[in-house]
Parts: sequence; structure tokens; C-alpha cells
Amino acid sequence: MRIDVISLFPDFIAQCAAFGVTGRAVERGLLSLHAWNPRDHAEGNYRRVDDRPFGGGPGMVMLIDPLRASLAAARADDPAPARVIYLSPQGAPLTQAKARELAGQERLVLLCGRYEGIDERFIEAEVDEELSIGDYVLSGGELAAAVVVDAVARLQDGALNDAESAVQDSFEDGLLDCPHYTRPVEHALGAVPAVLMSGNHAEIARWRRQQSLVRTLQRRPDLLDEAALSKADRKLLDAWRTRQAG
Ligand SMILES: Cc1cccc(C(=O)NCC2(NC(=O)c3cccc4nocc34)CCCC2)c1
Repeated sequence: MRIDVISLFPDFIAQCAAFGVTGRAVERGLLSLHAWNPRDHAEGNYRRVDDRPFGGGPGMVMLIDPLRASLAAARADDPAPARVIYLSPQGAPLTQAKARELAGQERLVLLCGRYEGIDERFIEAEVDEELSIGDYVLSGGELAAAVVVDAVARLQDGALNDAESAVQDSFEDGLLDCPHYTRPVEHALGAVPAVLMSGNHAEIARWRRQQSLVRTLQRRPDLLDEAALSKADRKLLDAWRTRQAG
């Protein structure tokens, strides 16, 4: 998979992708990352990449032409078709389902805004979809691009070892993760739940699933509505509710 990132801070993304699972995916050739800086494609001796907004108001808007030239350079570098994604607060929420969809693409171009955003005409002409990582104010789209890179990198075949894929699997059915414990068994902060020390793997699996279900019910009931629960799952939730009511 190839990802081109168009950003005024290309090192930012390169650094984010240089560590851990993402860095290893690049090393293994599962993912290639290319950064394009609109400033390198800006005309004139001031190499402007932004300008004042028509209609007045504060802030600046990213100019069309440096963005257009950056996208053209990316396409000239590799003719493979690409999905052009603008990371934007106006975008559709990034979900695991969307990450899985993107991970299956041959190539993505991730466009990062700065200032107040980019000229709407570029979005209408060149952007296939807008994606948001959440409803809060950021200084730029680069952190959002780094989130997309991480989420799709770990979904590439061969990117994860068994331990790492455990985390991936835990969310695959759309539930929150169960609590985790490690040494020591006894600690000033408390003991490890006895079931985890029992060696009864069926019971441990039940307990972990029940914990995921209950935590999802308590903290993110919206996820629970979306999750495909089995009959066994509903029994685990009912058993917990009964114990709570008792
Ligand atoms: C709720 C809200 C309303 C209005 C503006 C902003 C805001 O933060 N505007 C600033 C910019 N924000 C983002 O790029 C950005 C922000 C958040 C999530 C994102 N997911 O992808 C890109 C994202 C847009 C141009 C430069 C940075 C946020």
C-alpha cells in the first residue's frame, strides 16, 4: 500500500510513521509513505501557500495552486490510482470499519489542512472524501493523517505479530477491551481477579467477554447497539444485570 501525504510539515508524518508497528510495516515493504510539501510547489519568491479569506474574517486559507501542484507531483511520481482524502473536521467520522476499507486500497493521498482550511474549490475538484478523527479543534490535519496511517498500517497483512493482533482482534467485534493484569498477583493497589489465576481457560474467556460487554454497556452503549451480539453474549449481559439487581 502506498500513502502520499500532502502537508506543510512533512517531517511530522515521517516521524509518526517511523516507530513501532508502522515503522516495521514500512521496513517490511507493506507500506510506503511519501510526503509532499505545498511550499515546494508554491510560485513566486515568497512561495505563498496561503492567503486571506474572501469575505473577510480572521485567519488564512490554503491556496489552490500549491495543493494542486503537490497532488500533480504525487501522481507524476506514481501513476497508480489513488483515493484522495482530506482530513477535516467537516469529514465523516473515522471508524474501524472505515480504516478496514481504506486498508484495502492500493493507494491513498492524505491531505492535511492548516490555518482555517483549504480553498473549497480544491475540495470539490480533487477530494474524494473528507474524514474526521473527532470533534475538537486542532492546529492542523497532520495528527489526523498520522492516525489514519497507523490504523491502516496495522491492518496490512504481515504487519502484526500474534501479541499485537490480539489488540486488533479485541475491537474487531466492536466492543471495548476487557481489563488486563500482569505480575505481581498481590500488590498494594489490589489483587488480580481470581478467575485469571484459575487456569480454567473457558471460564477466563467467559469472564473476559463479559467484562468487554459490561464495559461497553457502561461506557459506550452506542458501540453496543452496533455490535453483533451472540446469544451467549446476551446471556452474559443478563447474568451480570441479574447479579447487579441482586
Ligand atoms: C470541531 C471543529 C470545528 C471547526 C474547526 C475545527 C478545527 O480544528 N479547524 C482547524 C483544522 N482542524 C483539523 O484539521 C481537524 C480538527 C479535528 C479533527 C480532524 N480530523 O481531521 C482533521 C481534523 C482544519 C484546518 C486546519 C486544522 C474543529
